[in-house]
Amino acid sequence: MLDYLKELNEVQREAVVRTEGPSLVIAGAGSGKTRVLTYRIAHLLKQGARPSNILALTFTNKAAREMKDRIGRVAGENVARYLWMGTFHSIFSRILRAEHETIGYPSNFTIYDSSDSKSLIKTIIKDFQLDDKTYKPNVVASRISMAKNNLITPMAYANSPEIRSADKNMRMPAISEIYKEYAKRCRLSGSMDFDDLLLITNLLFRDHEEILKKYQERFGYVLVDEYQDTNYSQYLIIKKLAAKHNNICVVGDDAQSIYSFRGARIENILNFKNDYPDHRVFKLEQNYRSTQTIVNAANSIIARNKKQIPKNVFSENALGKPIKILSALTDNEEGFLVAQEISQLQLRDHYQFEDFAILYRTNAQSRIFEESLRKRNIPYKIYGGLSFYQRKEIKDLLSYFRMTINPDDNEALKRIINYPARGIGQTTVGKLEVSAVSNETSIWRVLTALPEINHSQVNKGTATKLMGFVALIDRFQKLSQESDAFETAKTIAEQTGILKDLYNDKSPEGLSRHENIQELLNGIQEFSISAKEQGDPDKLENYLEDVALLTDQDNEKDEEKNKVTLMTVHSAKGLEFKNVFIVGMEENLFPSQRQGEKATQESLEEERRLFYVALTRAEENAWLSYANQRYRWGNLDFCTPSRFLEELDERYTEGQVPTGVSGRASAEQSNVSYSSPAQRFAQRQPSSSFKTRESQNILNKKLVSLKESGRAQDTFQGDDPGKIQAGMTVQHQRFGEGKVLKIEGIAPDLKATVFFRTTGQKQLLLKFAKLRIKS
Ligand SMILES: Nc1ncnc2c1ncn2[C@@H]1O[C@H](COP(=O)(O)OP(=O)(O)OP(=O)(O)O)[C@@H](O)[C@H]1O
Ligand SMILES: [Mg+2]
Repeated sequence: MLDYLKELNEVQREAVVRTEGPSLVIAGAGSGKTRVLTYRIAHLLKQGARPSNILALTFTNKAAREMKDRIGRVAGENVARYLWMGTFHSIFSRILRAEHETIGYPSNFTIYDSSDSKSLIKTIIKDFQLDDKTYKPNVVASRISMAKNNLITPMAYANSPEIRSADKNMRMPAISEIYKEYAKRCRLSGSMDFDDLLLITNLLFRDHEEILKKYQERFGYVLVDEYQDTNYSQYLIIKKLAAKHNNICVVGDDAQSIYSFRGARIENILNFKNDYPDHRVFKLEQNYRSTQTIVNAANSIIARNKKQIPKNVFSENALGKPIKILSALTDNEEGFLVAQEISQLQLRDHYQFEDFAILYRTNAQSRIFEESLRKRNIPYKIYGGLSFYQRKEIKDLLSYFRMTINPDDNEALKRIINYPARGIGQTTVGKLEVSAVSNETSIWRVLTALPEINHSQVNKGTATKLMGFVALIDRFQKLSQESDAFETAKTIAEQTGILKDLYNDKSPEGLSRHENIQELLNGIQEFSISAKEQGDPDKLENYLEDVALLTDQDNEKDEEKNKVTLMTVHSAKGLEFKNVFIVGMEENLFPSQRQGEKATQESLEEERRLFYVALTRAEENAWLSYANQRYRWGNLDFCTPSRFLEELDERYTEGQVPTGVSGRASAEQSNVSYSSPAQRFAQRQPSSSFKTRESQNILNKKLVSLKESGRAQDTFQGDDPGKIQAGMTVQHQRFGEGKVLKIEGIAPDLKATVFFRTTGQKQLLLKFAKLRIKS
């Protein structure tokens, strides 16, 4: 048997070697689905398939990179690099660039991120003189996104009575018009949003058979990871591409479908059987990731969902330790407890920091953990949230890059036309935009036409400033043709004055912004070097493409090793860590409930799947924590522990499992069946009733304030100095746990030499250090 096939169990091996025909691998978490995909590709290559004939779609860029590395080790790096492997968005953006003439876009189209989309929607709402309190840009954006993911074009949208009446019921009858205008302005800006990358690919394949045929021919093998989270648009692309050779292999787990809010449909898995009658199903049952305790606990949770494909999952790993429940009085204490557990475990069992992950339901929860980890000098990294590339200074510089690549990009232009300040006011920009809209062109084209037309709208002084800006961008464009990404980026940072502007700002924020820009430039330098080494294109546009297509799970600083990972449960999909903390286990947080929205059976089951995903990330140990009080939206909330804590079979837990979690029956009432995309789309509207559990809260409040007065003192009083002796283990508020090596001096000025795991040896004055004796 070939060596690499020995690293698989029997069913996995069968799924790997059966390369021809449609295959569905459907299996629980940690059972080796991703491993099967990876080995299957390696096997194909070993059997002589050409890498450029293999299309493999992953959920994140990071996953694609890791798979490529693994395949490279089996089949050779030089082969692996020619695979079509990446996220849906990155693969289809590549195809759209190649076919740009057919779709009527420039090949250098830029990609709008969600904040660009929202800003454009805001502009349109304003231009239409609609009220942005009624037309909330977020809601409008999500309606448009859902429409695109269900392949509903602006015209189809306008023609659907079902959708129009749903909009009317939401008091936003003009969404249809906004959508149309939005699509038009994106096109005039030579820009696509994320959903366009899929929608326009679909339209391309629908309307141009010869192009579809070309790609059908090319992709002899199509493979998809995390198939349960594909949306309709992705589903259809895959189906079309695989139609010729029929060699399609999808792997997924219906119990881990967690992206329905982005239009993902479990039905895609269920329909596979109808779409490919001659398919084979492979069921993997052994979980290789987690202890038996974790696997069994996760099974006990997911069994409560009504809608699921039955499957077995078992582990033959060690039994493992029970899942520890941490109860905290406040969210701050929750942070403290988690950090404490990490530093204790890390010291006791010699874990690395990278062996720990803290998973939360919402990004806003990260702050508390950042603080508590910082206090103990525990290094950490955060995924998603307000990521590096969303910071103002970074987006500003990136906007210059975008303008350099595609000057029609209106959102980029509006951001930087007067940054750094060059005396071009809002009014001028407003006039230019009006002129662009009425002439159905981009702002850039209005600008470049200025000298030729006798423009009465801007005075001579302003016109000179505008021409200065045009000349600047022109210069960058020329530079970007001749130089590599780093050279171009560095010159842009210098010549725009951004570097100087931030350098002159000596405030701590200014300093940190300056450092961020330096960091971005370092990253671009690395990009340029590694592109050259590998013989890949190294221009600014190539760098920009990589950045624009990052997902929440692709940490910008992947080189960061040995740090605790902080991320949302959504981002953790597919990953694994030795130790996992799932925090904020409270009603309305996890399961989450959007304010003003009624919980349905469907939404609750999705939350439960999300909890299943979270728990199954853990290999050895898992903790579940909750707080009794938490600040949310600026208010102090009294929280009820999550129903999921009670649902866990207590054979697998340790610690105080709260009982009597109330007020949940209402959520489990209706049995919702699968509906058509259009019906579901039409139904997506917030409902109005939302009741707080006021009486429960008042009771909680009393209990908590009673408990709090006792417990708060417990935390750090530092009344132990007199008793501390050499050899003792002590706890320090910032440095965590340490061993006392020596005590010197005379009371009250006793000095201790302590060795801390986190920071090494320190000398501390006991009267100030507030050390607590641990043992
Ligand atoms: N046959 C095997 N022998 C040893 N280890 C295995 C085997 N199959 C899978 N593993 C290991 O088990 C872990 C889980 O595998 P993998 O990530 O492929 O599972 P998955 O089904 O894709 O999980 P998820 O549902 O979370 O995406 C990995 O560390 C993998 O290397
Ligand atoms: Mg996987």
